[in-house]
Amino acid sequence: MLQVRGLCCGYGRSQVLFGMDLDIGPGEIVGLLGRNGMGKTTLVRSVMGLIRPTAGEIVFGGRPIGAMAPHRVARQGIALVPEGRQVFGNLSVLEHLTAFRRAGAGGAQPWTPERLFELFPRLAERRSHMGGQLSGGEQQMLAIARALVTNPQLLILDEATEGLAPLVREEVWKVLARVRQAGHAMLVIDKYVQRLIGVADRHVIIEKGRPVWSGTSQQLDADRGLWARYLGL
Ligand SMILES: Nc1ncnc2c1ncn2[C@@H]1O[C@H](COP(=O)(O)OP(=O)(O)OP(=O)(O)O)[C@@H](O)[C@H]1O
Repeated sequence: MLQVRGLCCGYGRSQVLFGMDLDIGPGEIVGLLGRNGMGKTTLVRSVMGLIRPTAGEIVFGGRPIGAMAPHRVARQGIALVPEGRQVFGNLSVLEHLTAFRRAGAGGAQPWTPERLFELFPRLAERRSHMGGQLSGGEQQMLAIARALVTNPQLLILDEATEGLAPLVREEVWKVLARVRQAGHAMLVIDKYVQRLIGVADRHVIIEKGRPVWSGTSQQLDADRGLWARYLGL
């Protein structure tokens, strides 16, 4: 469904990705791993149309999206839960969900604000609260709900558990397991390798803007040498 081939991009004269490849099939969950600064967020930004690639291609559902504006990429069926959540301080929880609601491609049971309130009971309780009044964990749940209400085919999560208390982090992993059952493809960037192994089918490790390893959760779990070599764990 998503094919990234030979992708090069960066910021001004500083190149970050040097021929990145990535494939995600329908309903597949892929973990993207690598040390800080290796280019994970940059890859996500280029897929979302927020940075222009200088070479290579990005194809989603058979369509080249590498030159599309971010709103058009979103309309193709890709939703991002960005690093740092980026919820709107002056919109209520319900307003976030109604403003971003989109029908999606059909097929699967659509995510509606009401269905999302079942998935996130805490958000249901706070539906009239402004984004700025929520705790970090609640904002993270809202960022995930806001992405799901667009009914994407591919959901990308960039460090969704970062900076959260352990119990809240566990809630996020539980939500991802539920979302997985709903059949969305996902690209998940996260530092908690063991938990990522529990959710993802396959993993790609990136180093200095290139893929250096890819394999199944079982393979990653069994090879702690990889963790040490590429993840510093
Ligand atoms: N807006 C920017 N302008 C210039 N350089 C940037 C910008 N954003 C990121 N970089 C640089 O690009 C490189 C890759 O950053 P990126 O955020 O993609 O890494 P990452 O793998 O997601 O790591 P992290 O876990 O730290 O977010 C880093 O050297 C970073 O300093």
